Amino acid sequence: MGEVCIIGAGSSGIAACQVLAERGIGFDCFEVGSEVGGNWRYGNDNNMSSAYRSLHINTSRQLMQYASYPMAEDLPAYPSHFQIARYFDDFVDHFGLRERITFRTEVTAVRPAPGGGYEVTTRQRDCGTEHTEHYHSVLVANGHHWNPRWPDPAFPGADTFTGEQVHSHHYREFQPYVGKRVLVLGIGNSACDIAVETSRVAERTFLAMRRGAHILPKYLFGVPTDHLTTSPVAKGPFWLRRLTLRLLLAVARGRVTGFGLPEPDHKVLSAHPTISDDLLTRLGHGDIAVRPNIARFEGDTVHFVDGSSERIDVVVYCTGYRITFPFLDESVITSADNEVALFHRVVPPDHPGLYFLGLIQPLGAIMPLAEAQSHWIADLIQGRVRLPGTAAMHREIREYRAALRRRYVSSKRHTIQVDFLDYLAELRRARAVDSRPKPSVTVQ
Ligand SMILES: Cc1cc2nc3c(=O)[nH]c(=O)nc-3n(C[C@H](O)[C@H](O)[C@H](O)COP(=O)(O)OP(=O)(O)OC[C@H]3O[C@@H](n4cnc5c(N)ncnc54)[C@H](O)[C@@H]3O)c2cc1C
Repeated sequence: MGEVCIIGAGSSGIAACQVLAERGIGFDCFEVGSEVGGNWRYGNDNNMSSAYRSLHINTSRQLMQYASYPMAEDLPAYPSHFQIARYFDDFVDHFGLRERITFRTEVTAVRPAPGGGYEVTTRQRDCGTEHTEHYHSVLVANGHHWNPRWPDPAFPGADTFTGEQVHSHHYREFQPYVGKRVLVLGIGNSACDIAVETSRVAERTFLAMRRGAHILPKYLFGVPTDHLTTSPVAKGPFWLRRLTLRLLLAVARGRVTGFGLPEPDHKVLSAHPTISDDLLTRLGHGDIAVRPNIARFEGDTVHFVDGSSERIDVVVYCTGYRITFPFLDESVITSADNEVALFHRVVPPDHPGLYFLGLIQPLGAIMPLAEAQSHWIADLIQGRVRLPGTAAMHREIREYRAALRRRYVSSKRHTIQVDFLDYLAELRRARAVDSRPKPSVTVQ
């Protein structure tokens, strides 16, 4: 029986490879594409990357880098996807991991084995050879930004709209949008980037959203803004944290809310602002026109919920992604409503030996969190710490979900949200707590 199977060599999977290798834990890592880097490999031949040509990280490199392998000092604060993919190449080469990854090999099925562990079936892309192997543990790192989420149900009239409808997953370059009337739907990071880019070449760009949003500039006082939003100051005493965030948001106020839209989609100030200088500038200059949500389509026209309408050539749906595990049966794990029941966002309570990596949406970057998750998983595999009972794990999941509901409006976007520093601290605590049952002492 193999020790551990890692599914995917994106930034989460390679973080796990590095940690397990360092701990001397045997593993096989399968990657359906030909290279590492997953979403950050533009034009990845896994056909799963959502990267567009102009994509840069929106979390600063200082926040995104692995603790075990800092990014080069001469990289810009917000590197491009080309630079990030090169960083991942350097990472696997530095730690000698490349030859330990089996490329062009898809994991097609993971089934709990009768005597414990999991049967993992793989298929080699070139020759179609299938192989099944038994593993003690499986680490799922297949990413959650590749299966497009379309509005469900579709807007009335969408099926007869004469313009084009695309999802941001398929947006690559601005050329097809030159001279067009473009409607971008959504206010996440992709929506901001795509609206900014098309507004430079399109006849008009409209940005429609259900409710307002806080947009922060990338730099404040010469410092990458995410340092301020996740710095210990911003996580200090409540009054200091509130003051810091109020100051930050004051910089953007007025330009990001209003427009007749409902308030931003979170209930407290600290949650999920989007970072984009260009959007603020281009909104200010009137290059991008804000609209509320779509009400319906009619011919070549989009009607909005405030009664206004525009003739539109192409709608870009920046409506997010579905969490999907094609190789796992629904009876093992379900991601209905984009919710996955995971203790500390990693462990499904009822399936020992199965772990999920990077299945989080942080205010901050995923990579160092996936690295910290890998350390906790390695502790669990090596028996350095143990999990509490399943009832306690389910309770933690219920509490996490209740906290999300208190903080955000109900939305499929906020089902796996974490705060960068809080979550790092949570994982540190999980690693420190030994939940092993204490040996009972018998008094003679
Ligand atoms: C437009 C955009 C911008 C983003 N910007 C940021 C940012 O600035 N900062 C940030 O932290 N995050 C950002 N993200 C989130 C991004 O998803 C993560 O940074 C990162 O890609 C997560 O890495 P991952 O390894 O978990 O998933 P992925 O990068 O998606 O990697 C998953 C890997 O698993 C492989 N795989 C999948 N299924 C199988 C299978 N069955 N068998 C074998 N291999 C498989 C895939 O080929 C892929 O290589 C952004 C996402 C998008 C879409």
